[in-house]
Amino acid sequence: MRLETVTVVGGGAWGSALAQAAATAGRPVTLIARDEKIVDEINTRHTNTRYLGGLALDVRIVAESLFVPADIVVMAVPAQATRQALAAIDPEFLARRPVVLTAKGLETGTLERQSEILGAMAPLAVPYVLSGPSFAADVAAGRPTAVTLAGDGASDTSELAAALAGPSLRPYAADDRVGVEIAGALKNVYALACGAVEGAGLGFSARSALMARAYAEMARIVTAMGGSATTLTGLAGLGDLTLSCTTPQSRNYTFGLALGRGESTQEILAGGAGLAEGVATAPVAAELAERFEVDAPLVAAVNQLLTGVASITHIVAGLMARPLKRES
Ligand SMILES: NC(=O)C1=CN([C@@H]2O[C@H](COP(=O)(O)OP(=O)(O)OC[C@H]3O[C@@H](n4cnc5c(N)ncnc54)[C@H](O)[C@@H]3O)[C@@H](O)[C@H]2O)C=CC1
Ligand SMILES: O=C(CO)COP(=O)(O)O
Repeated sequence: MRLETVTVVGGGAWGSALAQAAATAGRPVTLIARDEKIVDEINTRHTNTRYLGGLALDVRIVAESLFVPADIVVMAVPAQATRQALAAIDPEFLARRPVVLTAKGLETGTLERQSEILGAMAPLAVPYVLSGPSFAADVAAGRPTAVTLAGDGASDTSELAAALAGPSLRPYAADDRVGVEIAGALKNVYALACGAVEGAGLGFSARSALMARAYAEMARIVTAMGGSATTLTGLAGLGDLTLSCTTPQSRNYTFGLALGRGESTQEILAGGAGLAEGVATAPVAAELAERFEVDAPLVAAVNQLLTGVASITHIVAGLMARPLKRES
C-alpha cells in the first residue's frame, strides 16, 4: 500500500504538532481545521498562535477547512468530538485506508473507545491508535519523543510506523489496540488525581503511591476489557502515566491541581481551562469498571472529586482506610 501523503484532522495543539512532525519528515501533509482563521494563519504566517504560541510551523503544511483524502488519515480532535468530525468525512475516503486515532478519551453515553467510534462511522477504515508520552509543544518543537502505534495484529503496523516516523517522533509498532486506547484514556483520569494530590499539598510520597496504585488499577481494567497488562509497561502505559502525573504542563494535571486547591469543576471550566479529557472520561471509566466488575477505587475517587460530593481530605481518608491487602 502507498503510504506517502498524510491528512491530519484537527487544527488544535496535537493536530498541528503531528502535521509538523510529518512535514519535517518530508511528507506531503494537509491539516484540516474547522476554524477559517486558523486555516488562514497556518497558510500565510505558518503559525498556530492560539494552540502553539509563536512556534514556526513548517511552510510545507497546507491547511484546509474541508477534508482532503490522503494515504494516511490522522484524527486529532478531542475524544468527544471524534464522532462529529468523522461524520463530516465521506466514509468512502477512509475505506481500506489506515486511520490513526490519537484522542485519549472514552465517549460519554456510548462508553466507546475511539476505534469503536471509527468502526461505526467508517466500517471499512483500518484503525490504528497512536499514544504515549508526547506533549504537542515538544513534538512541534522537534524535541525527541517516542510513542506506541497499535493495530490489532492483523495488519502491518511496522510499515505505518515507518511512514509516520521522523527525526523527533519515534513510533514503536504494537498489536494491543484495546490496551493502548484504554491506557491513554485512563492516564488522564489519574493525572487529575495526581494534580489534586499536589494541589492539596499532600506531598510527593502520596503522589508516587497514587501513580503506582493507578498503574495496578489500570492493569485490572485493561485486562478485564481484553487488553494486555504487558502493554502498560510501555510508552502508552507507564510512559504516558509518568508524564501526565508529574507536571503541570499536562492540562489534566493542572485541572487536578485546581480541584485539589478547592475549586469546583464548574469553576475551573468557567475559568477557561484547556482541554482536560479526563473530566469526561472519568464517569465513563467508572461505568466500564462496573460493567466489567473491576475494583477501581481511584477512578471512583476522581469522580467524587469532580462532582464535589466529598472533599479531597475525606476522599483520601477513605482510600487510606480501605482494608489492608497484599500488593498483587
Ligand atoms: N496536546 C497534546 O499534548 C496531546 C493531545 N493528545 C490528544 O489529542 C486530542 C486533541 O487534543 P488537542 O489538540 O491538544 O486539543 P486542542 O484543544 O488543542 O484542539 C482541539 C481541536 O479540535 C477542534 N475540534 C473540536 N471539535 C471538533 C469537531 N467536532 N470537528 C472538527 N474539529 C473539532 C478544535 O477546533 C481544535 O482545533 C485529545 O484527545 C488529547 O488527549 C494526545 C497527545 C498529546
Ligand atoms: O497526552 C498528553 C501527553 O502525552 C497531553 O496531556 P494533557 O492532555 O493532560 O495535556
